[in-house]
Amino acid sequence: MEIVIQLEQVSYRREQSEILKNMNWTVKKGEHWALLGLNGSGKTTILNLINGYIWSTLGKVSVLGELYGTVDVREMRKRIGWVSSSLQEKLHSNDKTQNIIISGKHASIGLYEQTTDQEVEQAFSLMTQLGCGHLFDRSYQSCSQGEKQKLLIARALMAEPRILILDEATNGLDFLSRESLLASIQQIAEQPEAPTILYVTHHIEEIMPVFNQTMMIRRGEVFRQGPSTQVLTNDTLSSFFETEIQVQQLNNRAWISIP
Ligand SMILES: Nc1ncnc2c1ncn2[C@@H]1O[C@H](COP(=O)(O)OP(=O)(O)OP(=O)(O)O)[C@@H](O)[C@H]1O
Repeated sequence: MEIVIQLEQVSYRREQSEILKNMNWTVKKGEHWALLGLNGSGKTTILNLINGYIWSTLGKVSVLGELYGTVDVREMRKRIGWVSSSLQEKLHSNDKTQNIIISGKHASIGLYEQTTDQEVEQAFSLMTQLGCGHLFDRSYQSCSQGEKQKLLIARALMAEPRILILDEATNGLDFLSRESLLASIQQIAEQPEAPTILYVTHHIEEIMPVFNQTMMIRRGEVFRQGPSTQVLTNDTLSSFFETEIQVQQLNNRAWISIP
């Protein structure tokens, strides 16, 4: 079984505080993971370790079979797509939607190279796949928040990454836009050549059926990890949130409430 990400006894300390504590995590090919944790629990720190923006204080981090510390992390980053809300602000808003997507191939902000017909076709095909083909040739700034998120996912996919990180992808979306985006993510993940997806969220109902594994992080530690159906239960979620939680399964998703 091919291992995509491995964290072995990883700790990360800054000043006096231990931000991640003895974390063990293995992501295998064919799995898609949801990362669940309250604000400040350590999710972004884990993503920064995987992208090689920070180094663990203790333990080993391997990504796509490469042990960090022995590889060029800039090369690794080309194989990892990371979609976060901070990216949205950095892009040039006057650019055409397809150029925003094609710029993902060069990992650049703005497009400085001549695009080929093949790249334009690929961008259009990704837009269609994400249900936003009608946005072709529009300016990025004229698109809604939900549409922009789909374009950013298409942009990340343009580089054909092996790992796709979706970091709070539904922030600021209304109910319908959110459901539309989640359906697109589910479709992408179902494709045989899909990258391994890490889906970071605060919202349990966003854990689509394709996210077959869930890691719950609390105060810098793995609280529980494993198959989503085994982890997203009344008992586990109640002790995770330290309050009584009731889970209802609807369309293969877990919806929670406080009884
Ligand atoms: N460089 C640093 N120096 C000191 N503390 C840090 C540093 N980086 C992160 N932290 C702290 O580590 C904890 C985990 O932060 P992190 O950003 O990983 O959380 P998160 O789970 O992504 O939170 P959120 O959901 O709010 O984005 C926080 O308390 C944060 O303040």
